[in-house]
Amino acid sequence: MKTIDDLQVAGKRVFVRADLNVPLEGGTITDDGRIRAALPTITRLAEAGAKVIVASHLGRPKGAPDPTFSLAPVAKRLGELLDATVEFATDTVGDSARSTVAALGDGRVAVLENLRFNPGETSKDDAERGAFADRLASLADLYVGDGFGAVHRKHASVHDLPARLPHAAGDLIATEVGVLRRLTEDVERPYAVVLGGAKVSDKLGVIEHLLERADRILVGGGMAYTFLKAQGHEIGASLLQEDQIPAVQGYLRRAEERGVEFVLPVDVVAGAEFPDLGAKAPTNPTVVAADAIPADLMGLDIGPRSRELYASKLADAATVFWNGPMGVFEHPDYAEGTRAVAQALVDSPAFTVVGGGDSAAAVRILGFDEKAFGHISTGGGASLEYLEGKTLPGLAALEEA
Ligand SMILES: Nc1ncnc2c1ncn2[C@@H]1O[C@H](COP(=O)(O)OP(=O)(O)OP(=O)(O)O)[C@@H](O)[C@H]1O
Ligand SMILES: O=C(O)[C@H](O)COP(=O)(O)O
Repeated sequence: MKTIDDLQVAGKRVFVRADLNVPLEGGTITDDGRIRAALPTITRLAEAGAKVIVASHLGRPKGAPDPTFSLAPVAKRLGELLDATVEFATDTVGDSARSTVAALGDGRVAVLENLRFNPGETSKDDAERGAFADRLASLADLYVGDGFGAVHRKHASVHDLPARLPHAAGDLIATEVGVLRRLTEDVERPYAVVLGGAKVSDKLGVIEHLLERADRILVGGGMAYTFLKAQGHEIGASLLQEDQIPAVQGYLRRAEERGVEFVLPVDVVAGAEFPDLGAKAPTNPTVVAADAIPADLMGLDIGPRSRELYASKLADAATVFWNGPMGVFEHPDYAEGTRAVAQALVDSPAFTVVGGGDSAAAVRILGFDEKAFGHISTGGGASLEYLEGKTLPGLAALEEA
């Protein structure tokens, strides 16, 4: 894979595909980790005299402009972090983008509006994605792929655009791939993996692969309830991926055959409804046994006995990979499980990797020092798919000449 050092960027329009998909609450960025992670590449390009065009997705808008998902607050924050003026184009390939880029001086930075406001970005149709990539390509001379969190997406700006421009990997992608490689080759054992979060369907598949690699798999977050249900337990109104139950039963069987320890919650913190993450008004959380969640309650965090159990299973690990919060950490009533796992990683002498936009944000929002972890990855789904050994469209595209 080429790096920025292989490109002549001075005076050139360089399209940087970053992953600036940060958590927002009412238009306020609650964690700017992914913006800070993009700074080394942007700064290096600007200092080398490039006209830097930064593009990203934010959230999952439905292929049309939606002010809730505007990148405007991200552009503003990027300007503060760079301590420089950052231009903002109010569209991605339209008049605003074209005129913003045309007016951009050497060493200056512009941010385009959310790539996913255009249906071509995420289209499954090659021609539609290609047509959008053509329009993006007309804005730039060179392409730098640096959005590690999105490299598992076969999207126009990630997969099709690099084929249309001379390209290289940015510093973030180079760092992320270097660290994750350590988890795929000669892992120090015991190797424990902690999985949680809400993107259950994205993540269940990785377990198949992890059963061949890890010594212990600890499951929490929204994903845990599909496992509890697969074991025949009542899970009330908790998150459930019903169609995955047979697969999950298979994972549990295989784990037993292979001697991989599967750790599931023994108790959960449950609530009557999904909490209001805006007002964060107190709810009425109840601790219940994981095998008897009342029909009218949903599990929203792992309980106190599970926290102790998980910490004990992490204490003697030599390598830990953690993806996905243990509960709805954004609300104080359901944050303790995530805090306990983060603390267990901090206390452990193991090589610890935290992967995922939300997991990394959780660690910072809960007040942990990033330096207490071996590596905090900006990619959740991306790091999992990397560990699965899958071909990631965004990395494959950068590898091609
Ligand atoms: N029991 C639960 N029920 C519902 N949602 C949950 C539960 N536990 C955790 N979550 C939610 O999961 C979300 C994070 O999941 P996600 O899978 O997106 O994590 P990630 O891998 O760190 O991020 P990404 O894939 O975006 O990089 C949080 O917003 C949290 O509130
Ligand atoms: O948050 C993430 O995992 C990345 O930004 C990718 O977002 P997506 O899951 O909406 O494609």
